[in-house]
Amino acid sequence: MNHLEKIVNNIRIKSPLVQNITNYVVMNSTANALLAIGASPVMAHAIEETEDIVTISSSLVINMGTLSEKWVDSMLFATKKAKETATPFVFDPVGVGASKYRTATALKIIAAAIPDVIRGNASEIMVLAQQASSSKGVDSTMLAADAVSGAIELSKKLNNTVVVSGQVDYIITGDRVNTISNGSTLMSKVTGMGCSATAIIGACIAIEPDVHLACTAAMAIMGIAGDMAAELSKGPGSFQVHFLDSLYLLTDDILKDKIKLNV
Ligand SMILES: Nc1ncnc2c1ncn2[C@@H]1O[C@H](COP(=O)(O)OP(=O)(O)O)[C@@H](O)[C@H]1O
Ligand SMILES: Cc1ncsc1CCOP(=O)(O)O
Ligand SMILES: [Mg+2]
Repeated sequence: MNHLEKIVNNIRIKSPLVQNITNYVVMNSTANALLAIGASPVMAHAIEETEDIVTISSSLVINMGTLSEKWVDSMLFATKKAKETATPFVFDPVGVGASKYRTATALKIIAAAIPDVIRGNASEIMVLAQQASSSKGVDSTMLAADAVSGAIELSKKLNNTVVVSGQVDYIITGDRVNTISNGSTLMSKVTGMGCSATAIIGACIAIEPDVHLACTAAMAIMGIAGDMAAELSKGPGSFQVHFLDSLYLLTDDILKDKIKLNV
């Protein structure tokens, strides 16, 4: 069994606790995605419990989809505690560039504690890489390929892993670039697919110390579950149900057979 398949198995065996400070839109769907793949989600954003929850968690997901100042305080406190306890964390800069507040907050979060992983769509990563100054909202207007050179620079500057999602997903750690070409266009017609990708990265970095490999596994899991679900779906509604089932039914053998990976 190769390393990517082992990551899938280990999530099921270890069921890592993944703390999420995430947005109102996707709390339910990302918790369900984590459960379906075998991880154990907890959505906890009160600053009063942040230290306790970070301490018992195996990874932390910070998602700025529906921001307000109290939540930002919790995010900053959580990432500080994550650094102190060597808990890996992934940051989803949802909609960065859509408002001055979002951009300022994303930069504040990254400056306070460098995330082990940043996962965004092409528009979001281009704003963080200073290759664009604004974005339309939470959906990308660019192709992932357009964001690759900026993502490489960003990853080198931060010494971390940057994942650009889209029709093709790019997993970038400095000059190391893996691509995953699984997935379906239906994934862009359901809210929270990017947030689910970020949450599943959370599950993978919780059990795999090679962050580049962990992110590759996570994007393969997302893409293959998307392929499986699309085959059974009539549209976005049934896709959501089949997607959760596909995450649940995904095995190491399915991953090995279906993965479209370029290293
Ligand atoms: N056209 C597409 N074809 C295949 N997979 C896609 C497509 N669009 C999005 N995805 C997948 O959907 C997930 C969310 O990606 P994306 O839409 O870029 O994020 P966001 O929802 O944050 O904008 C990723 O797993 C990505 O691979
Ligand atoms: C629609 C929306 N608005 C604020 S957060 C959010 C969810 C975005 O989720 P995703 O980026 O995964 O589609
Ligand atoms: Mg998103």
